[in-house]
Amino acid sequence: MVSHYEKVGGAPTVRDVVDRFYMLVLDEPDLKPYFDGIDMPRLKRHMVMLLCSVLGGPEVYEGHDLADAHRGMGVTGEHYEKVGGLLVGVLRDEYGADEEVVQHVVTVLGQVRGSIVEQSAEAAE
Ligand code: HEM
Repeated sequence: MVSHYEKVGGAPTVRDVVDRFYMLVLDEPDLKPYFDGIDMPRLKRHMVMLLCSVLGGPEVYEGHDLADAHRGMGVTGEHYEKVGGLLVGVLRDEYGADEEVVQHVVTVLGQVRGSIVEQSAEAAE
């Protein structure tokens, strides 16, 4: 069976997707401040490993636990949706990932949301 990872073109494609994704994220004035002073090459490296493993590639994610990595940032639900939308948009619209791959990524984004978002309508209750 061909994995999602193989379907999209493996690590070289994932690296390009992640580069493009952060380019778009940093182009958004409301998202950019979160990344001030952040070691972007390291962040990209970790995101590449994570996305590769999510897609079924052999890479092992060696970054921090997502909740630890985002703790204290006050990421809002709105910003989370926006960042997730940029990632999905790059995969689907710029790299032609098929709908099965896109849906898998959307599912995982739904699963990790609770670890990353700190300011949501739910959290304010
Ligand atoms: C959409 C789902 C997201 C995923 C899968 C994700 C994934 C990651 C990963 C893998 C890291 C690296 C952790 C490490 O280096 O140990 C990271 C760090 C980071 N993320 Fe996210 N992230 C997401 C959403 C967001 C959002 C919405 C924001 C802010 C708007 C954000 C801001 C950051 C920042 C600033 C860092 C750097 C933390 C540091 O190096 O201290 N992330 N994220």
